[in-house]
Amino acid sequence: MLNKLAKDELWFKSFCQTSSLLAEVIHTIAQSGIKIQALHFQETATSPGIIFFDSHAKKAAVLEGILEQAPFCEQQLIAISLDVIPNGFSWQLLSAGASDVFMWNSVENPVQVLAARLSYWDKADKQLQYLQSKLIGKSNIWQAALRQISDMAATDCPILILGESGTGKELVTKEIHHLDTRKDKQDLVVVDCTTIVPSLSGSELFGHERGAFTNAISTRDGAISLANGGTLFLDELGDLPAALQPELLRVLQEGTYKRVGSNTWRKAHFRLISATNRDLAEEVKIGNFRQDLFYRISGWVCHLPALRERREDIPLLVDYFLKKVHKKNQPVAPEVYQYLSARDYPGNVRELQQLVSRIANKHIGEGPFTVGDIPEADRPHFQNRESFFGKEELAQAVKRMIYAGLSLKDLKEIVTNIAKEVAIDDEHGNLKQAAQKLGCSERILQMHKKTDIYINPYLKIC
Ligand SMILES: Nc1ncnc2c1ncn2[C@@H]1O[C@H](COP(=O)(O)OP(=O)(O)OP(=O)(O)O)[C@@H](O)[C@H]1O
Repeated sequence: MLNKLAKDELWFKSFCQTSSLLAEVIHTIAQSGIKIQALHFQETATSPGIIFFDSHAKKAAVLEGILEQAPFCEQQLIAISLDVIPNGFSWQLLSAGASDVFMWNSVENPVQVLAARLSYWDKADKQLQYLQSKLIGKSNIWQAALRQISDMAATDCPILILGESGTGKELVTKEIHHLDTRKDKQDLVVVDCTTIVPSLSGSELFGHERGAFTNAISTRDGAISLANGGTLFLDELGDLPAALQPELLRVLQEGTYKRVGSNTWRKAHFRLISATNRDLAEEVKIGNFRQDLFYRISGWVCHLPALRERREDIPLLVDYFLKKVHKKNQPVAPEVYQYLSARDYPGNVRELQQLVSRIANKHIGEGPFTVGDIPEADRPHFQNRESFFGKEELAQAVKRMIYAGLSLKDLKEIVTNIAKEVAIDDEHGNLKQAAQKLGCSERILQMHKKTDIYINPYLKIC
């Protein structure tokens, strides 16, 4: 993001031919104290803005205007139509990057609508900055997840977090609980559903009375009671025993439950966050998970990407974890970053974190972290080059390109171009060093132009 959002400052770009109405609208906005300035031709936005259009505007031009500016104002661009919006056009505007679309005359107090969005974005921006300092990553896919996390934290809807093991589901939950602004907010209570023993009839969740089962020597509160007024995090919810699913549903619907061995209904209100690395929709289909419970827990569904989907974040995570262990900012040799960015992490961020700890523990003295700090067992095994390159991942990418209609020649060209771009990027534009890295002549890199891959959008890419 370029500039920080200035709450009461907006730019606008117009695609209107009926300028009298536009002038009136801008005047009304300005009267409410919001500064609004025209964005000139080829200028790039640095704060939130509005795109105005009317029925005379060419749809393609409006979309282009949004596409041009959206990357610079993140989610803070609103499209306002001065006439009726053509059927389906709102969706196109959203997918081009607008954060909202409305017709000026269709809302009762359009300036208030606008001001409410501006102040929400301002708050969301601050939250995003906070989240960025705790949930490390700058990739687009991670930033999109952070924006969703910030939005989710602002509501009290039940949240379902999906993601492979080690992608940060529990960490995200802690941050959502931290951002929760409920008055007198109570604790976050974590339950790992894989540890729930079916023979205890859900005592871990509901608590039990003395003598409810063998070893129940005293009355005990369960997680639901402890989470009252706070947040209940049900980790690995896909593993919740089938017999307890209706009881959990009841707590969520009615807010009431009974301790095991008791006939008294008790009340509990909490925010629910669940997580699983299973395909819960599939579990519903095959009858392992109740559909009604699934709908109840999934007010918001948030997918956390696997580390392989955001490899560009690995150097940042490495620095973050090294600093956590070493407390100092010691440099890291480029080969170490390169190796750590290329290898596979089935255990995702957790696995990277553990590997970085091993590197930090092996490190001697004050100098940079070098390849010698990588423990032997973690070094690349060049006899098995395919596994080092992540053969599965590569095969999937190639498969998608073949299905998208690319020929062998196209594939070679794409891989060659990516290799050139990676080497040039890694060497910060130094073509001589990049050429040395790739074992080719500098001239080949001089002739290289950034290429866009054209993939027929009508072909299904799975
Ligand atoms: N984006 C991140 N930034 C910093 N640390 C992270 C990030 N993602 C994960 N971690 C760290 O990685 C470790 C694993 O994260 P976490 O326990 O939240 O994953 P999980 O998805 O809940 O795993 P599991 O499904 O196995 O329970 C933790 O130590 C966490 O602090």
